[in-house]
Amino acid sequence: MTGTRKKAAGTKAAPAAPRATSPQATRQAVTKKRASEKVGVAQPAPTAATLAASGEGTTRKSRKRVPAAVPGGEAHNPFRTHMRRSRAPEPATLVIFGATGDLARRKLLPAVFGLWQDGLLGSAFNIVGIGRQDMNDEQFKDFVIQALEGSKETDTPQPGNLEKFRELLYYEFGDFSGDEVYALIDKELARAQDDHGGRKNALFYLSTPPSLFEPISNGLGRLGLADESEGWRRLVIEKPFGRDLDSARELNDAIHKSWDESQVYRIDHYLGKETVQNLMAIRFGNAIFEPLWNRGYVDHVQITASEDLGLEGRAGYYEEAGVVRDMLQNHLMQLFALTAMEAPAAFDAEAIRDEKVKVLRAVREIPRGRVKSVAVRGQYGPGTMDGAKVPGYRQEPNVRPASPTPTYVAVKLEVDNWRWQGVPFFLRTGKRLPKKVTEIAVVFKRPPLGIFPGGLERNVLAFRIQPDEGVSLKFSSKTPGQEMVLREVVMDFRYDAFGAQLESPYSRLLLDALLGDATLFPREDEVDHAWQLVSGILEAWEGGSAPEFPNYTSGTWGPDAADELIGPDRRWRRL
Ligand SMILES: NC(=O)C1=CN([C@@H]2O[C@H](COP(=O)(O)OP(=O)(O)OC[C@H]3O[C@@H](n4cnc5c(N)ncnc54)[C@H](OP(=O)(O)O)[C@@H]3O)[C@@H](O)[C@H]2O)C=CC1
Ligand SMILES: O=C1O[C@H](COP(=O)(O)O)[C@@H](O)[C@H](O)[C@H]1O
Repeated sequence: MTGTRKKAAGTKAAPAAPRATSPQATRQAVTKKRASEKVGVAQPAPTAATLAASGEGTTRKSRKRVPAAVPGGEAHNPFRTHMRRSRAPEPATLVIFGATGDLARRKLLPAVFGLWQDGLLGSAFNIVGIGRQDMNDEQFKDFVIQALEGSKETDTPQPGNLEKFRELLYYEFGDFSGDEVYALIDKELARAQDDHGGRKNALFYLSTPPSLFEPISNGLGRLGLADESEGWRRLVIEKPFGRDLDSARELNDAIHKSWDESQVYRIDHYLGKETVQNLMAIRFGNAIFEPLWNRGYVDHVQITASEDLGLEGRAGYYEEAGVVRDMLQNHLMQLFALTAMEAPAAFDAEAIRDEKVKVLRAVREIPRGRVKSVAVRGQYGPGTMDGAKVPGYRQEPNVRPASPTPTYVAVKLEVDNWRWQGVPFFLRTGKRLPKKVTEIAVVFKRPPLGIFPGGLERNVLAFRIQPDEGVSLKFSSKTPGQEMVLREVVMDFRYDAFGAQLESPYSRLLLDALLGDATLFPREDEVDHAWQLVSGILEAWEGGSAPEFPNYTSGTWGPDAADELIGPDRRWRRL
């Protein structure tokens, strides 16, 4: 609620500091950090100690170990100082709509706290939670502290830091379709203005049900809060962005009535994952991969995002969405685009997003009539996982008894351009598969001639997005002995060689949005093309006959039809 408030510690008046470097320059500096390799037994992995001594490979979480990491205080690690200077955003207010929700509690608030505690949020920063519940500031502060204490994503607080963070928090509530709540937000920005060097910079984060995205965008626009004359204004929008092509276009049109595209940040948290960014680092920071990255050498590509979890009580959302909207249209399409795109001319938002759009446009369309030959759907039935019985999808709470909602999809994408002609990309994702693993595997062609006994295997370059983050190359080697017997071996680089915990994707993306760097946020036309690609699948599956579900047992790798989709000469990787 509005009223008299203590001035927040750590938000002392400070002039709006100009950014030391552009986001692009910052990113270039970050990507210049060299990766270490752990290659078989020939080359020992650098230890955390050697990496730290060389100043390489330090991430925000690893820097938690540096003593005296107090916001506003002097940092003791030179690398940390560099990171902080080059990435400090201007003073700003983060306004979170839906601040009492699950995402805010489990991910966003811990991410903001971690950034703040690491001194990465600049000289002045505060947070205004917006909700519909009647709470005052004190109650909201209690709520946030409890959320931080209850989330596994929260960095260990330095002594006294929870209390200091508490002082940055404020709360307003109201009806998102009226005007009053936006007027209160405007007051909050005005209240922070002095502390924020006279500026009223604001990042509006929409962490609400998607049905509220348009009313909130309109409300902010109506009250002039998208206007940048007194400070920058940015709108972060959670997923799903629309529920099909038409609704996504309508939402874009509605948002653009108040916001310029440059102010809009559509979140896809997969793009914030360290290892997804590493895909770009490896592709475009090394010379050895590019010559092989094409139809001359690559047989096919497999992109897998498997989850062992089931519905986790999200029937209300998932029954409406299904796996195509939940995972394929966004996360998997993004992984595909980053794998298949051409090298951008620069590591900046427009160059990267232009290339992603180009390759999405080159994917052969999947009209309704083609769906049967290029896509497979599935729904999990009851089964056993880790020795425990688990229910089928239709037995999950609040799921319709004969629900046709798919929880598994596999799709074959064909790219009609010079680089990828004839190289299929197989994408699959599903719930209640044997384990949680996300991987991009580039499977190379077999050698043209076999001169050794036994079959010839395909080499595989695999980007392990999560868990056990890293990159591996599988190839054949002679086994010791008199005979020329070959066996597959693996060269393995693992991120844990850096000795650092990986930062949450939400930390990365929040900081980028505060810095005005949209490189890792899908642009309007990307989202549009991704919807175009899945539209035929949705039409075929939602308009056609009822599927024969369930068609895979929990704890298995999906329906048999998926093996037929990739076969007969290829097999899904058993991960
Ligand atoms: N949770 C997750 O892991 C993920 C979520 N997302 C996306 O993030 C967004 C938020 O999800 P999540 O936090 O799970 O959702 P929740 O339902 O847990 O929270 C939604 C928030 O919006 C508020 N809210 C709901 N309806 C209204 C209304 N009519 N008027 C005003 N406020 C309202 C809720 O208030 P109240 O507390 O009073 O109910 C709550 O603060 C969604 O777009 C979701 O798709 C994306 C990826 C992962
Ligand atoms: O967006 C979503 O992603 C999660 C999977 O994310 P991950 O980072 O854990 O791989 C998925 O479980 C959820 O259904 C979906 O909404």
